[in-house]
Amino acid sequence: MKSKRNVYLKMKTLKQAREILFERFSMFGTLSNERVSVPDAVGRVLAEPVTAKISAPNFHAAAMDGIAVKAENTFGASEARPKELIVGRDAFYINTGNVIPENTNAVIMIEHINVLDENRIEIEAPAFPWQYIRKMGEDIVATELLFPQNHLVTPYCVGALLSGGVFTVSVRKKPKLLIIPTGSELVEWRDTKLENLKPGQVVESNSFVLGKLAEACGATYIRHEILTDNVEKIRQAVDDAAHSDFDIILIDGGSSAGSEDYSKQVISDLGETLVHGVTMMPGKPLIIGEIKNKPVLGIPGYPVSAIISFEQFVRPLICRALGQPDIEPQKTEVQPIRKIASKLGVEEFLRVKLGKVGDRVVATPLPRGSGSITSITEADGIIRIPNHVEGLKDKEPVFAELLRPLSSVQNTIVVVGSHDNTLDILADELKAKHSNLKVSSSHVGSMGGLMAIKRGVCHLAGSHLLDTEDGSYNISYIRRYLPDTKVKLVNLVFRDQGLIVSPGNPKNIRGIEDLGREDIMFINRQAGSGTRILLDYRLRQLGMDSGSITGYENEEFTHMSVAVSVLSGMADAGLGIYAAAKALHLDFIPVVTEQYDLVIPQEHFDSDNIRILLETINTGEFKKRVQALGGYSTEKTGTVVSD
Ligand SMILES: Nc1nc2c(c(=O)[nH]1)N[C@H]1C(S)=C(S)[C@@H](COP(=O)(O)OP(=O)(O)OC[C@H]3O[C@@H](n4cnc5c(N)ncnc54)[C@H](O)[C@@H]3O)O[C@H]1N2
Ligand code: MOO
Repeated sequence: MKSKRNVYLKMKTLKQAREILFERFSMFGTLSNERVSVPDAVGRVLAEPVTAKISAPNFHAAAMDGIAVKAENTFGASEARPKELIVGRDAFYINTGNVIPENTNAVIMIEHINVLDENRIEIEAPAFPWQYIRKMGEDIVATELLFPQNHLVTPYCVGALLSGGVFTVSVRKKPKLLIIPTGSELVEWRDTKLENLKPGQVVESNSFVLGKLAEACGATYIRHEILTDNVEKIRQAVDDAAHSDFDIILIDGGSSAGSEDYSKQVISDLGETLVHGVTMMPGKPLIIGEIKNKPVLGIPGYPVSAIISFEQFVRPLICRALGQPDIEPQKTEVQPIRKIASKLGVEEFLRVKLGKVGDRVVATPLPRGSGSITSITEADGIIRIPNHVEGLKDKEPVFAELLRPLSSVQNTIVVVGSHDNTLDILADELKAKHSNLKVSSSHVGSMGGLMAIKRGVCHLAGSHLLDTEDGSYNISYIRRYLPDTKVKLVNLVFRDQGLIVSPGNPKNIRGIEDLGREDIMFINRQAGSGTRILLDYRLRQLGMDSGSITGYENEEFTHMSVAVSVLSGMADAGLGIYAAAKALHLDFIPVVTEQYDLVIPQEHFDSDNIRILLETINTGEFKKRVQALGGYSTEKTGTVVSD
């Protein structure tokens, strides 16, 4: 039986929804405790205050290798009048950490004594009382408080606890989560043979992401097997979980308004739905419910929605249960590279790449779709655009929450411009030899790259802009669009551009001239991209009208997405690089060999990071890997084409 379509209850703001959740489940103190050994307590939270059972040191101990003496016996010793001491009577050989012999109260370092013979030594300076002795209780005094309750045990703490004679501690039990992935399209990665994966099937990943996030903040999780969109089965699983020892139940997927979205129905049937729908994006359809006094959350199925929902709702709940403060992300001021519109009335979590260009940190937005997991794996930070704001202005700094340390952001080479697969190889080669360096590239087409240089928001741009007058690349565009910016042009590669067609070229496409055929659906690149300029140039050369090409107005932003359009059958042909065709086992009809250069502003050219990048481009390893892609020539790679 299909469910009635869910209609969201009145949507709550993120703030309201969090308040509802935390008020209803003030779980603090309700978790039971368990006793664990001290080494096993690392990462756990103390349930009780811990006091030292013994002092440390537990006796007066020598702090240096040497001789133990009674300080008073050494007074008056000097270089001019050294003092002689009898071993075994006035002086006792001792090593660091040994118990101080009775009737001694100072240690003289071995290098400060003259050995006269087996029984006699000489000193040339007096010792003061308690010199080089670690007194009993100097570090820890028995009965003193080592750590209060709710203290998070770190590896350092293990040292203090064991030294203080504490070998086991009582810690808060880890909150136990059950994560139930739901969706008839989902398949288990363990049982999946990639060659058998059918269209419509999706490898289940969210439960592991959520589980690992839960573990990282001190909880433990059990993963339920995947449930198909069967309301009875989901209800049964949630009911069973509510009656067992789970502290928090997450139903993943099926949270929104589809005909097979059952999370809300199940929660309402078994308990109470407190919130359905939060004015945030990603994560809008989130459900907060209560069954048998337990929090049950309907987590939206899109991967980024699931992550943001976890971080905004589940993690704080776990932290509260453990008596820990919420994890507050570090923030830094950033400048968006362009205007970014956002929907009024929704708090958006915009994922951004960050890099320090000049004296500011620039933020490049990543794809905004909640289904794009790479929009969060690639992100260095998140800009939160509040409900009442319609978007970001390009010149106005805003704060970004950091997902990586600021030091990594500062060591990021920001590349904006045309897309080429060799940039990935460059990023990998750089990282292999310089682990602190990162390349962040955004693909906005060659013209977009030049504009980014003009606005000073990148370190370099990849460009392949053909001058249709004289056949040169990039130089005339730089003169025209960057008249006031001094740049260097360094060749990255020469590459084959051509028509990407289905395997076996079933439509027998021979070249650009065939694109006007009625039976051919074309997929174009966006205006301003070098590939688009190349196409328009060839069309003019051939006297063809772009209006005669079916699909001319359909645009993609990268070579790979053009290739994907052909692979999926949405298009019969698209202009792109050989490497993209090869990667997807498609056929390729060469059209032209073109020059792909790096445009580097002079102000960055001499920086250490760019120097390392240029050295990397010139290595044999880089060139070999580029050649292995096919369709590339590295003859001029790394040479300065124009100053
Ligand atoms: N008519 C409407 N449609 C949708 C709305 C809406 O308000 N009205 N909301 C959209 C938003 S926003 C989101 S977010 C999604 C979330 O919906 P569900 O929670 O019902 O998620 P599903 O439809 O089950 O899945 C969405 C998507 O994610 C994939 N998925 C699901 N679970 C997993 C998993 N465990 N591992 C990996 N991937 C998973 C699933 O295959 C789908 O592709 O709804 C919009 N629709
Ligand atoms: O909330 Mo959904 O997560 O916007 O895509």
